[in-house]
Amino acid sequence: MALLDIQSTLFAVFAAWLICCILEGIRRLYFHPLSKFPGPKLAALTLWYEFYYDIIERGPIIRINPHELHIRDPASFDHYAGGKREKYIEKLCSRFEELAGTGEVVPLDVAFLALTMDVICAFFFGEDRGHLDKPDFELLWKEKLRGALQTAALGRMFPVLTTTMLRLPHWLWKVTNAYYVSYMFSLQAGIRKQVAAVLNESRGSTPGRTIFHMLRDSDLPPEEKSISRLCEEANVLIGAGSETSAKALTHTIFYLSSNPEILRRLREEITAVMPDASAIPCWSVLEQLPYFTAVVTEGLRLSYSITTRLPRVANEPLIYNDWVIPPRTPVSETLYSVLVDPAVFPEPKVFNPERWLEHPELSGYFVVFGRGSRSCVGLNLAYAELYLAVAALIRRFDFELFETTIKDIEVKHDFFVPNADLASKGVRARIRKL
Ligand code: HEM
Repeated sequence: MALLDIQSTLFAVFAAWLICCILEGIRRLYFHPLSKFPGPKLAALTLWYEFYYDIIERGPIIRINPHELHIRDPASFDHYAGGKREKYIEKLCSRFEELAGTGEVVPLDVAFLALTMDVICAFFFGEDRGHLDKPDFELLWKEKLRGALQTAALGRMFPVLTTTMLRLPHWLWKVTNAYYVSYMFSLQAGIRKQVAAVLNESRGSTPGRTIFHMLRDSDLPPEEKSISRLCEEANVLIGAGSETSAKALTHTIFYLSSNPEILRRLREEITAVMPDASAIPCWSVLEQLPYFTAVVTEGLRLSYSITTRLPRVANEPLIYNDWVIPPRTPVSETLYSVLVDPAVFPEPKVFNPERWLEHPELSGYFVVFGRGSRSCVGLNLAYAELYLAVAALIRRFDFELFETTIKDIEVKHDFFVPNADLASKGVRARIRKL
């Protein structure tokens, strides 16, 4: 009798749950504010659809999960989107000088990540991480960073995964991803100590030494200046500023080394303002060079920025063609799909700096750094690194690509940032001193 009671109670709970699911399904399909927008019915029904979305091409506007829209239309982008550098570039060049002519194959992508990582840490935290001093340019950091980004991409679908992982004891983390974790813990511990020391100093005592001094002395409310808040800020800067700039530099050098005529023309233009290869001109001089600017712009376009969808939420209704998007609806667009749209950039995968000189109106589609209130705050640093490093590198060296093809830079995976085929060995070259 008791068994029958349990069975019928379980059945009643299950039936109630099923009815709720069906009613919610009907609501999402027919009565939800987004029900009129196109998109697969499955996406309207369940968040699981979004999980598969990245391998499915549709557009220009679709409903990708019960609550969110995605637009694939470059023309609409604006609607919702609201002395240390030189030191490290010289350090990179002296490492390359040692390697030049030895026949050794150099992993350029790893070396460039070492450069941007050292620059970020020196620039913001006043700390030399010494990646450029490591014989292998700290290859493990690159590998483990990719692993972490891969996990983060999964964490976007399952936020509970991220929060749970962050609560795990340190020793358990170490078992799973030893190098990355111990590196991050030591970095974090150092930053935390530094932040605590800065916060304990009196306001204005040592102004502007690090980003933490600037934030401490700013008008931000106190809750924005807590130790944990400032440490999170440091994580964002490392994550946002190292991999992106390194990728842009890697792809630019790859394309220049694969296109001798473009390289010749660029070298000629740079040599006119940099007759002595050992003296890098100011960034303000380099950015005046029209062909160099076109090369940098095309290199940035073909390094694909960030591949993840970047949702925005507007408080007021948005108009998109004939559609009225309800307020507070997350609407996303992917920078990648704008940057390689053949209607905007004919032969989009071809490295063609000329396009920027012949069609200045293309700058309206240059969305590499995002747009609006959340666009990149580090774009000036990124530009400075690119101009100064490319000028120094191509005035001093030739890079003979080694077993490296377009497949080694083409996007195969979206790990928040673009990632090539996992089997790729990266961008490698033999270096020759000029
Ligand atoms: C070629 C290099 C870079 C590219 C392609 C790039 C791209 C981007 C993009 C597309 C966004 C917007 C993300 C969004 O819309 O949510 C962004 C945000 C951001 N970037 Fe960059 N970035 C680069 C370099 C840097 C550097 C060097 C720094 C270091 C200071 C940096 C720091 C940031 C930060 C802190 C944000 C977040 C801004 C916010 O949420 O308000 N980025 N970046």
